[in-house]
Amino acid sequence: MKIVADENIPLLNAFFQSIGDITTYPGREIGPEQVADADILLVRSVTQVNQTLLANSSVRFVGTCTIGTDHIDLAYLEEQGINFAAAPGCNANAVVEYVVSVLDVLAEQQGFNWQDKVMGVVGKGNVGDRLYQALIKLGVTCLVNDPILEATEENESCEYVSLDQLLAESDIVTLHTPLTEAGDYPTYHLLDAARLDQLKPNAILINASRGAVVDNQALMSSLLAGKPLTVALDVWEQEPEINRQLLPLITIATPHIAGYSVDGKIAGTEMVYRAICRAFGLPSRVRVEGIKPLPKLKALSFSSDASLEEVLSTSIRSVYDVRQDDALFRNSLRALAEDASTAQVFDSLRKHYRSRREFSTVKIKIKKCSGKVSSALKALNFNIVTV
Ligand SMILES: NC(=O)c1ccc[n+]([C@@H]2O[C@H](COP(=O)([O-])OP(=O)(O)OC[C@H]3O[C@@H](n4cnc5c(N)ncnc54)[C@H](O)[C@@H]3O)[C@@H](O)[C@H]2O)c1
Ligand SMILES: O=C(O)[C@H](O)[C@H](O)COP(=O)(O)O
Repeated sequence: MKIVADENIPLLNAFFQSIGDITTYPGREIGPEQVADADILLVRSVTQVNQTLLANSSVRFVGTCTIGTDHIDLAYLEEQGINFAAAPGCNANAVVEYVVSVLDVLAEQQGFNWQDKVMGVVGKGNVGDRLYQALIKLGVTCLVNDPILEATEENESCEYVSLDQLLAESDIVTLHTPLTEAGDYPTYHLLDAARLDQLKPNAILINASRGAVVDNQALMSSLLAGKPLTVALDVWEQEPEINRQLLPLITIATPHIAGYSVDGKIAGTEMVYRAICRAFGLPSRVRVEGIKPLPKLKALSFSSDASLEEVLSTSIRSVYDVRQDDALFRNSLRALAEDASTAQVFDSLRKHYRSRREFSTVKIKIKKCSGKVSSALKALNFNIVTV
């Protein structure tokens, strides 16, 4: 079989070489010519998969090693009988950790305790639900908006509120919806000028979903008009070409790397590999363990005199500190001429992203610490050892 794949999919050979011959391309350069005689197409989020790409191809299976599927014309694939698999939830932990790091950093910068704030979670799917569960365990007051789940869940897993109520009452609003333009609850420009106006003064807005869930032009106008808002954007409209004028108004700016843990990326490859094996009736023998030694993190240890805040903040930062990504992004863009395209920098930072691990991969030794400390660490998925 012939496999055409985005070169940024990790462990391509280890997983797929027994299935077929692999040819790789930069994701944005995969076009009709590249896929013409392919059986399997493996992409990440930057390749638009639709009729234009596939009409004259022999592709029978499309796999995206990502959570998001807004780059795929799912209706077209179904109509053509082309098999499809995504990787739901593969990097959800990493996004939760990005949000937690944003909270930790802003709390220090602005002098508040994020656990005392009211959090508004919009979209309670793989990412939103994991975030919600962690926050609830930490005792944080959460408002959740997800009209689709609210209408379909037999036993509601939380008390849902309208988006209007959530925006009016939350100190921190974090977006975790897919990008959709149709249906009863489309999310394209879900936060438009009017909705941005509904945010509380001094609210914090975090977007790690898809750029166009927030109207970036309206956000810029609102910030320029002096609306007191703190904004963390991981995703931008028109990526990789971002609005350079918006950047200085954003407190934490990153190039769509919230989900970029090495664990999450590999999980994405593995999920698609298993789906292909199922679809083609092949044995799925490859296991992540044993393929690649992942970078190990040193164990941390805390004793009874460490406060809850100190333990949490040190633990979070030792694994992931979003300021590193923010600084790299801003510095790389600063080196560009004012009117130069941001595409190359944006894509290059993502392509050469470091091997970031997840909270669960660090061992935290705690000695005579309070039950509160250990439950808070557990809520965030840290691996605790009591000594
Ligand atoms: N920044 C990153 O690196 C990164 C990484 C992973 C995922 N993502 C993005 O994060 C988003 C969430 O991912 P997920 O895995 O949780 O998706 P998911 O499909 O599991 O969950 C999305 C949830 O949003 C809800 N929803 C849909 N429309 C809504 C609306 N109008 N209002 C409120 N809720 C609505 C759905 O009912 C669902 O429960 C997606 O856009 C995904 O592409 C970004
Ligand atoms: O949808 C996802 O899984 C995430 O947004 C993911 O981080 C996208 O990464 P990319 O495919 O652009 O490398």
